[in-house]
Amino acid sequence: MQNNSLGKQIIRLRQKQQLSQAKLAERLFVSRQAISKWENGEAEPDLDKLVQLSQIFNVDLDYLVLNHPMHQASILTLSKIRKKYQQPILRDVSFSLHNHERVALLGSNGAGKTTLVNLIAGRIRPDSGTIQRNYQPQLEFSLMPQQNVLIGPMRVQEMIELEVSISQLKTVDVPELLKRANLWDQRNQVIGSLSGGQKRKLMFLLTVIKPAQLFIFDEPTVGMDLETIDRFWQHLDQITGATLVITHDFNQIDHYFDRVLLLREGVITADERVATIHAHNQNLDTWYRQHNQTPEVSYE
Ligand SMILES: Nc1ncnc2c1ncn2[C@@H]1O[C@H](COP(=O)(O)OP(=O)(O)OP(=O)(O)O)[C@@H](O)[C@H]1O
Repeated sequence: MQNNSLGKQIIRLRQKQQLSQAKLAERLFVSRQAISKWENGEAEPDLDKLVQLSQIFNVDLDYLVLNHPMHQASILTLSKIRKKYQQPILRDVSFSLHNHERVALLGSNGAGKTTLVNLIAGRIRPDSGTIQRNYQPQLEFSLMPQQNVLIGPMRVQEMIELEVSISQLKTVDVPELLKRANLWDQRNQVIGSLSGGQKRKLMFLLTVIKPAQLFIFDEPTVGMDLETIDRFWQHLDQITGATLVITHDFNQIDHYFDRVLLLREGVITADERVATIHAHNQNLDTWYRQHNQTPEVSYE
């Protein structure tokens, strides 16, 4: 199952294009059962079908088969970032994010993940180093911070309508949005009286309400119940922008991310593709425990 990275890739790309198994089968002149077997890892497509799949999904063959990054432009590049408070937090952080990439940023409590996010968001400045943003920070960047940014005395629906009007989103159906987010019953409730999980749901909704090139989520699922967590990951799966997520939700992250970064002692000590981790019969939980405890583990 963990090795079935091609199957998972087919599922993800098929769902991204909103193609059913039957529709994809029709386009490839194969049976729906064949698609199902490829996706479950019980069989593999022939080379000509792989080529056709890469054409249908509009991705490089390398990306389809090996989950290798496409030759994408980087959307964000951090070079030699340093940040110190009473003591050094980030000592030398460098990495790039690419278009449409889904990256998990992992690290222990206090490792500096939120500090890094605040630097990317422009809320604080690095002591040295550069951040190159290849998107318009005001228009094409969306952050779900660890601490909710909500207006307590406002009602839920009013807050969403405010965001819709600030972002000039003309085609948003607010009632429909509230229903989908499971916040319809709370629409007239004052935000200050919502539960922690409901506030997090609202915060998530406000973060994804407008399209962006880069989304960052800082511990998005904290306080959510299991059903809401499932919905959260499903919803996130439909986002097309690049996403960087700080999370400790190890039950879900194997299915969602392309790449994982580990922040430890002020530097990125591991930067790995999830498919490579799975190819070594590991899941992200075991990979993280291993790499966050013993510094000398590598696949070389
Ligand atoms: N404004 C600040 N002033 C002083 N110290 C700070 C400030 N912001 C963060 N720190 C310190 O920097 C370190 C990293 O904090 P940060 O919130 O970035 O960690 P984190 O990896 O996000 O942790 P967690 O997983 O617990 O959220 C901590 O020791 C924290 O106390």
